[in-house]
Amino acid sequence: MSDIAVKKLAEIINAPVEVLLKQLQDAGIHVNGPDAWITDAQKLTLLAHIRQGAAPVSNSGNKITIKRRSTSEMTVGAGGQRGKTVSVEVRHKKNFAAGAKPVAQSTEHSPPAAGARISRTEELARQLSAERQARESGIQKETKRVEQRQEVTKIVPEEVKEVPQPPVVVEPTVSPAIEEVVVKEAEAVVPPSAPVKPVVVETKVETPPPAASPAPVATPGPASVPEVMTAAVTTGGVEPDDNLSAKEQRDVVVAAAREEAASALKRRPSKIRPKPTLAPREVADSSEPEAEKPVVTEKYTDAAPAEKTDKKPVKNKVAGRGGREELHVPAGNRSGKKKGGGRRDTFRPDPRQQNSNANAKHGFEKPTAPVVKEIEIPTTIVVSELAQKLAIRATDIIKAMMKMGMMMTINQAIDQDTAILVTEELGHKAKPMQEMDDAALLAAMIGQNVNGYEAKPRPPVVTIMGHVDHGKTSLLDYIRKTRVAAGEAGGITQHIGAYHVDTDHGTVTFLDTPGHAAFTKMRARGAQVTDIIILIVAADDGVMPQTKEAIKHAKAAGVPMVVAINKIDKLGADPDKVLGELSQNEVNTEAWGGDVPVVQISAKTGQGIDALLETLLLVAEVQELTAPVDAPATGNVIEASIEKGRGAVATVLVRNGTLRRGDLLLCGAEYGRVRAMFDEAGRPVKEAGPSIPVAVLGLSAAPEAGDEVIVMTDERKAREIAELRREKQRDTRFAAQHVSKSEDFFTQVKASERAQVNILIKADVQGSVEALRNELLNLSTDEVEVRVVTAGVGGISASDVDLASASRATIIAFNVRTDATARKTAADNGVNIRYYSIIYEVIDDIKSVMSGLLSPEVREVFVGLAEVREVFRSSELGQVAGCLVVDGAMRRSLPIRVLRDNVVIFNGELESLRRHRDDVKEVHMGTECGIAVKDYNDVRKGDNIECYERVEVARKI
Ligand SMILES: Nc1nc2c(ncn2[C@@H]2O[C@H](COP(=O)(O)OP(=O)(O)OP(=O)(O)O)[C@@H](O)[C@H]2O)c(=O)[nH]1
Repeated sequence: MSDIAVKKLAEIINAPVEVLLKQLQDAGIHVNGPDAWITDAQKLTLLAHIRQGAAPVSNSGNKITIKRRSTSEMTVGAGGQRGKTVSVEVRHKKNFAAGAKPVAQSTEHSPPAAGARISRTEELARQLSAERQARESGIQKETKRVEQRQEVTKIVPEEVKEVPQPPVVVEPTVSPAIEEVVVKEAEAVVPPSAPVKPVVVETKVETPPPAASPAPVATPGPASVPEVMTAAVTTGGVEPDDNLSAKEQRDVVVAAAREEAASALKRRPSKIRPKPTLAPREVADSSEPEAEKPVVTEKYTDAAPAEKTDKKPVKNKVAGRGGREELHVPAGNRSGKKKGGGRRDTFRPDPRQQNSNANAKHGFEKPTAPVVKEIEIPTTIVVSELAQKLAIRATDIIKAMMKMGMMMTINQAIDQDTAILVTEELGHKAKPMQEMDDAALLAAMIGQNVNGYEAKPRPPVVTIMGHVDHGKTSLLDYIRKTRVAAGEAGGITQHIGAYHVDTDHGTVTFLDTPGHAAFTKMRARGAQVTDIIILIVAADDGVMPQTKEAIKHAKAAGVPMVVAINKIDKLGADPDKVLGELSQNEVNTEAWGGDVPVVQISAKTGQGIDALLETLLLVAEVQELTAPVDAPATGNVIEASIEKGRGAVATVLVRNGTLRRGDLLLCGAEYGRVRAMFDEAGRPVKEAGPSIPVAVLGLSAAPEAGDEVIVMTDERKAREIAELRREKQRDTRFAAQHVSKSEDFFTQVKASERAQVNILIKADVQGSVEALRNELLNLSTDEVEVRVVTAGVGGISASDVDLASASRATIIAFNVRTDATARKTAADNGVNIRYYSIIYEVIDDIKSVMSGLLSPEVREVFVGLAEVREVFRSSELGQVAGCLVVDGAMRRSLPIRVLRDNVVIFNGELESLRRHRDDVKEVHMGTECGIAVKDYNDVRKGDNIECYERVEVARKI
């Protein structure tokens, strides 16, 4: 040390010179002024003086601040949760008036003096002790609350919890009497800018005021909330920023906590799931819009509601059990019904809320009137499907069908007609479904086939129609110059034949249709493909039933007619009469002023045939018949059969385009490539143009007469369509069988007594098969039923015989024969095979078979009548009537009736017939006799006794 000027010393210690001078003076060092020098010894004296109790020199000169800071650690935790170590830093400041007593103690203590320093120090110690107690109490409270919050914030994942926690700074509110003054030395010890400043979450702690608390003094300082003690709780990953305000820092912490909580929810959904029972309460209790509430570690506070309201945007508070506030997930994730676990990203309304809404008004209204449904019905439909369409129970449909005499089950298919009937019976409306099926597809394809090709004139297709034996075949025969009629079995055409005839006047194609009623169906088909109809009427016979039918067909088809009055060569020919009858049947002939041409011909002599052909071509000309020639062919099947060695043979009438060998044909449900073609004379041909009939070989099976024919290019498509059609046919057949079987059930009682004639039909062509089947089925009566087991084209095979044997059927072989094996099988099994060439004979034979099965008719034949004249009593016979035979004879063996006033009062038999005490067998008219009636004792005078006989009479069908 060395001497130094007072001024310089004041500069060094940063104190006013005047103060230093005064201190020196107090220390007993006398100096002359600021420029005076003081020695090192004087300096020591001054220091000793200061150490003895004098306050250090301060700028204010009247205040002393004691500041202390202590840091401690405590572990908090609740329940089974792992404890958490929290650093607690306590900062303590105490202000004293320098050189004077503290404000609070001013009344108790004397002004500061060197002698009073000890008592002042003791006072300070007491104050510090009280404040420590208050502080510790505050810390305890705070610890408790942290524990409570730990419970509430259980959903915060452990990872979050385990993040090192910054110290919790508990800054107790000091007594207002103590004023904080920061001295330079203290600031040097506790710099304001600590390297890591804890982020503070405000928590209000009510600090009890010290007992000796003096009058409050406004507390200055940076805390914006004066009475709030701050406790810092930091979350991992959040770096405090000194530049942020406390509120901003709080927001950062809140946001971080929310993110952590949300990610924790995703990671551990089962653990963070709120208790389901809380959900309704949450919804009910919360007045805040939950959808906007983010995840946040909630702040436990006793602050006023107004403060809560201010913090809404960052809080999601819902009262939990015991009024505790709980951590919440956003409304979208917080349905309160997370029984299935997992997270839910979308909002699901509380079902109870939905229910409550739904309960406001239920959706069902009782219909005021019966609902009439309008449905479309396909070709076949299963009962259950129909019920579904009508929205009724299947049992209702079954019941309705039972009432209609059909018994069905839920899984059975019914045909379209039946389904429509049932639907209408049930009060609904039904119409056949317009199916966009193969037909529509084909129609479109046919259109494509024809379009774009040049149409050229084509020959007319002529159908000859008329009554039986009116000369159709003879006419065709004459035109073709061949004797077809002579070769025909029984003189009746059995199937449709198509013939293409070149005449001097041009080419004409004839369809020869049979005249028998059994072929109506085929004739109708013929009318559909024909351009002109020749209505042939025998001049000697006139208009007959089939003539009328032909007229109907022609009119229905809209096909022009040409009337040919045949057999004009015959003696009884009366063409005028025929014209009159035609007029009556709405055929307005030219001869009678109409537009229908009439030609009188003789198929026998050829008279008028040329005129007929001329007329036909004239009519065709008027019609301007054209067709594309180069297009792929379309047409119709006229007839089809299966021939030995040739397979399926179909007579096809080409209507458009040209049919060639090798073409892929689709005929109804059959398809195949044209292997070979033949004309009507059996000559092979390579192609056939419009209106030309050809016999086609190569189909998979015999199609149905009338089937549409189309040439296809895609074999796969042809096969698909064919299969589709077959399926449809099967369904229809199956449905029809079910209905008929069900009908059988209801007539079973009758049917048990009803005889059956089982028949298996085999014929040469499909047309004959159909005709036979229809005719024979129509023979069925109430007592004898004709059942066609099966019907088909071709010869009789062993399998046919087996089937007939199994079903106890008679085989009708129409224009077909039996092979050797089948013959042997038939002989072995006793199967009856009958061969026919004429349909009438088949029908007659079956009728006689049916008649044989009929039980004979029992008729009552009158034998005699006796009049009762007297009534006697006999000990031996009881009552005996004395009678006179007035008519016929009375015979003892025959039954009798007792009549009174012509009313039968007893039916029985005779016990005895006597004549003069003798038993006789018979008593004739005009003879008296005694009659005892068996088991009857009430015969009176005036009654009549009639004797009759029961006779069995064989019946015929
Ligand atoms: N006199 C005479 N007889 C005829 C004439 N046309 C046909 N007949 C005879 O009448 C009979 C029946 O002739 P069809 O040609 O078989 O008669 P259809 O109409 O073909 O008979 P179905 O094939 O049974 O429908 C035959 O015996 C013919 O000889 C004719 O113009 N004059």
